[in-house]
Amino acid sequence: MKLLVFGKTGQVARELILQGGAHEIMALGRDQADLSDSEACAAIIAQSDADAVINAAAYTAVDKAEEEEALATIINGDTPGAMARACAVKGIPFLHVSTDYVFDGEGEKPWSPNDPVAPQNAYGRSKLAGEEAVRAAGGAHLILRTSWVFSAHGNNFVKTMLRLSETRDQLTVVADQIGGPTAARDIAKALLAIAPQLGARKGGTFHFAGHPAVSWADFAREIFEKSGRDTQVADIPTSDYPTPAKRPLNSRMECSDLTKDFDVDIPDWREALDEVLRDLEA
Ligand SMILES: NC(=O)C1=CN([C@@H]2O[C@H](COP(=O)(O)OP(=O)(O)OC[C@H]3O[C@@H](n4cnc5c(N)ncnc54)[C@H](OP(=O)(O)O)[C@@H]3O)[C@@H](O)[C@H]2O)C=CC1
Ligand SMILES: Cc1cn([C@H]2C[C@H](O)[C@@H](COP(=O)(O)OP(=O)(O)O[C@H]3O[C@@H](C)C(=O)[C@@H](O)[C@H]3O)O2)c(=O)[nH]c1=O
Repeated sequence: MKLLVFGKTGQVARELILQGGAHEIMALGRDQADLSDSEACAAIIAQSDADAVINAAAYTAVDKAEEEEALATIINGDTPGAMARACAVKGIPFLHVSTDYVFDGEGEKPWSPNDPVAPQNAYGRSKLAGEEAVRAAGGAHLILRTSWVFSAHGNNFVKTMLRLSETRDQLTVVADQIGGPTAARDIAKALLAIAPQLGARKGGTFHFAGHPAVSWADFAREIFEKSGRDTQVADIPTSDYPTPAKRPLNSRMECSDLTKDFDVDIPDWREALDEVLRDLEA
């Protein structure tokens, strides 16, 4: 397939480019497609000869979004809506990535795709606006909610932990936020496998997160153990790590629908972490 990808430098976008395989990937960076200009992004789709569009660009600075909610809402909400409408007009599928941060984080049960959403921060609200706009466009689409993305590129928790461990013997990390770390490479592979299957009767909102669910503190411990560092991790409650944006405590996601509908397996993040650490060492 000819796939038009919004995003070029992000974690998922880079992996889409690397994992493209038999697909032809046309990836657009901010210089070619600025998501703060919704109409310009829609026009690019209208003029393209792509078989499907993947939006892998987003405003992802969770704390900064608290001060820039209007801009985050254009990038994560309005523009994905305009892109999805342009795809619907052309009759091609639109694949969009969303987040666990659309949920309020209550309870301990894994969230199913149809569970009620109630984002607790500006980033989550902006991503929810995107989901609603994509659905309202009425075309064939996939909204893939994922969580805790990591890769050898860009900014993510794995790289932050490795960086902090260079100067610190001990770190305090929240132990009461639980979720599924997910490798950008696995998300890219899933999107590429799903794209050819989407159509009028197949698509919608799905969850895709690495298993097993863990706390950020346990994730940090695994990062240090696998990378052979003896940095100690002390568990702390969220209340001891104040941040501008409130994060959900329960980010567990039920992903079985994706396997059922698209035959995509749910990855074990520990295997993906081995791979990312190898990439970082290379
Ligand atoms: N990171 C995570 O932990 C999670 C991410 N997601 C979702 O997954 C998707 C991919 O995220 P991820 O790969 O981590 O993203 P990154 O944070 O790695 O990268 C964000 C990308 O979006 C681009 N971007 C931001 N603003 C604009 C703009 N105005 N115009 C054009 N491009 C822009 C950035 O470009 P530039 O380099 O020029 O700034 C960059 O390429 C997003 O939809 C995100 O919401 C979901 C759950 C977890
Ligand atoms: C650096 C650090 C963070 N933390 C905590 C803060 C926070 O609760 C948690 C994760 O921190 P981060 O800021 O890396 O994570 P954050 O940017 O909130 O990650 C989120 O990004 C967006 C884009 C998503 O969609 C989510 O799925 C999720 O991946 O770890 C510590 O407890 N100790 C530390 O030393």
